[in-house]
Amino acid sequence: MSLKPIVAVNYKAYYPYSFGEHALRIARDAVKVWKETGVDIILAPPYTELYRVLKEVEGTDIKVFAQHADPVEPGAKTGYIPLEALKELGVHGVILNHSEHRLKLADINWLIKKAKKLGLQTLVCADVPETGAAVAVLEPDMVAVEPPELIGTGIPVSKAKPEVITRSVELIRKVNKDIVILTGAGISRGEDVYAAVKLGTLGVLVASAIVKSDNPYQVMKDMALNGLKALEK
Ligand SMILES: O=C(CO)COP(=O)(O)O
Repeated sequence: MSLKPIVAVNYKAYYPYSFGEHALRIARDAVKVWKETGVDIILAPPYTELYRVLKEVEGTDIKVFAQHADPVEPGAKTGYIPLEALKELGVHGVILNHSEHRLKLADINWLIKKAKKLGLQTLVCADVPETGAAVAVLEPDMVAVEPPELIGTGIPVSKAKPEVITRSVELIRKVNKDIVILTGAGISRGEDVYAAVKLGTLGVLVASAIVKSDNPYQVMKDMALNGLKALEK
C-alpha cells in the first residue's frame, strides 16, 4: 500500500565491474539491501550477465532488466536481441533509449507495445524534460530523465540542475498521470536520492556510483534509506 522508492542500477559495460564475479557481488549486495529496507530494486546487468544475476536474486522482489532490446522480430537477425529472447530468459523488463544506446521514437513505440504484449516492463530514458514527456505519451511503465552532460561525472543532477527534475515532473504529469518518474545522472549518494524524491520523482537510475564502488552495499543501502526517508510524511 505504501509507496516505495526505487533504486535502479544500470551496470553499463564497465570492465571489470559490470561483469563476472563483480556483477554477482552487486546482485548479492542488492539482495541484502532489499531484505533490510524493502525498497524496490532494479538491476540491469549486461546481456552476458543476465542469467546469473537472475539466479542470484531468485526468491526476492528484485527485478532484472536488460539494458536494451533491438526493434526486430525474431528470425534471421544475427547478433540482435529481440524482446522475445529476453522474455524467454525470464527478465522482468528492459531499459530503452538510454543516451548511450538511443532508439528512434517509432522504434521506442513499437518496443513498448510489444513489451506490454509479452508482459515485460519498460523503463525509457530521455535526455531532457521535453523528450521525457514525449516518451511518456507512449505509456512505458517508467521514464528516467538523465542529462547526458552529467552522466558519469559524479555531479548529481539533483544538485547541479534540480530544475531539470521539476520541469520533467511538470511536463510528464501533463501527459501521463500514472507513470513512474526516475532521476538519473551523477547520482552518487543517499542525499542525492533524498533530493530526487523530494523534487517529485520516485527514485533513481544509477550507474557508476554503485557499479564502480568498492562497497556497492553501503552505497545502495544509503540510497535506499534516504529514499524511504524522503517518502515519509
Ligand atoms: O546513465 C546513467 C544511468 O543510466 C547514469 O550514470 P551515472 O550514475 O554513472 O552518472
